[in-house]
Amino acid sequence: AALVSKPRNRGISGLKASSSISFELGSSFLGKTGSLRASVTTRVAPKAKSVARILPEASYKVAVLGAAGGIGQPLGLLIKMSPLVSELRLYDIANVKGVAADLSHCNTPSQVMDFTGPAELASCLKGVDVVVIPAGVPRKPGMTRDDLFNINAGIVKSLIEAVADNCPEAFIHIISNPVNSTVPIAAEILKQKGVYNTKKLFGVSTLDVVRANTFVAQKKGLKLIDVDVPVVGGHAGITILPLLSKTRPSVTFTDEETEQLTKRIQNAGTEVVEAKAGAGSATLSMAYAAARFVESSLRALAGDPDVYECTYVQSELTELPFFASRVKIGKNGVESIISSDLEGITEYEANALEALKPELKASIEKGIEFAHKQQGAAASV
Ligand SMILES: NC(=O)C1=CN([C@@H]2O[C@H](COP(=O)(O)OP(=O)(O)OC[C@H]3O[C@@H](n4cnc5c(N)ncnc54)[C@H](O)[C@@H]3O)[C@@H](O)[C@H]2O)C=CC1
Ligand SMILES: O=C([O-])CC(=O)C(=O)O
Repeated sequence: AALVSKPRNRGISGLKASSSISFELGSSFLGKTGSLRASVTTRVAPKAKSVARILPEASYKVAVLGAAGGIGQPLGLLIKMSPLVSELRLYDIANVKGVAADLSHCNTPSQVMDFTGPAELASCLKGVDVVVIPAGVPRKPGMTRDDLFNINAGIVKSLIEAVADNCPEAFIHIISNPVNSTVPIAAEILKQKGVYNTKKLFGVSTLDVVRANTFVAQKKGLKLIDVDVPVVGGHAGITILPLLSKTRPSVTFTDEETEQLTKRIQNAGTEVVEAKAGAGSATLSMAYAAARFVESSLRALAGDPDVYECTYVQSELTELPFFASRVKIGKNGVESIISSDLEGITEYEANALEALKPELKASIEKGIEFAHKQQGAAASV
């Protein structure tokens, strides 16, 4: 367990003994990042000598594609704060130089590099450990995530082609919507390139868990840091299924509470889209959630044996080829998919699970069909 708690408890405050910054990455800063253990909340003042022996060096390279956007900028900042990162590579089609110059002045260990436009994409990706993709257009009020398909499918396709060519071994985190379709698109492109590793392609559904934890803690008066609600299925409307009966610590809900919380979690993205009234969708909470998922991935790469996150991955948990659930993440990506969350669920959850399948299946098929059509079109040129 040496590696489990130390990086979380050190966080940014451990970077420099004299630093007055007191917040931390890991358990108390980014929430309890997917640990199955009951409590990881002890705040340990960094003891320079003993910590230095145990901690992994800041040695991971992380690329953010879409880094000048609403999510990309705060996400870059949060990743810049990670003590595990040596290089932060920022890529966008425009405006990334300023973001990189700005972030590069933070006195944290990672070096910030900027890359603009397709001609610089390969250099951005060579040798990276984790690629995070928030590139694409966000929703406006009245739109569904699927309404973004026509633009974002092509963006994800072209970025994944570059990932396949330049860093096929990297963990790939897909944020661009509609995630239910963009992840299957990415899988098909990686297959076409002969480099698909099912264990390293992740749809980022962490925000659903972050929201579920927040809303449940508020409703039940629980300490936020302790609450962990698995959210399964997909990342759009009714395909987002919080398993409230599996909340830790164990807590009971009335039927009315279950209905109200489930709807709020499913509708939370739209809640933000409407509040922003045309200025985009969730960016700050999304950056927070994505940073948590990056941090979990880096801890897994560093050998932490206790990393669990909900994520949308290729899965055999149900008859659908992709499904979000809790997974154990290790050095090589997904180590196992946790099936116990779907065992002994309530009738409400079982019905909701059946109800989400047709929509999720259609979104997956739409993504696969898009990738096949593109391949067909390329072959006929
Ligand atoms: N998975 C999730 O839980 C969530 C997903 N999203 C999705 O994330 C995506 C991004 O959202 P925002 O950052 O708010 O949008 P934004 O419009 O603020 O930023 C998107 C960035 O992507 C860049 N971009 C566009 N085409 C690109 C390309 N080919 N290569 C590299 N960069 C490119 C743009 O220049 C822009 O800087 C949207 O699709 C949104 O729906 C948003 C919130 C939550
Ligand atoms: O709602 C949106 O369009 C963005 C998103 O995926 C979320 O906030 O969950």
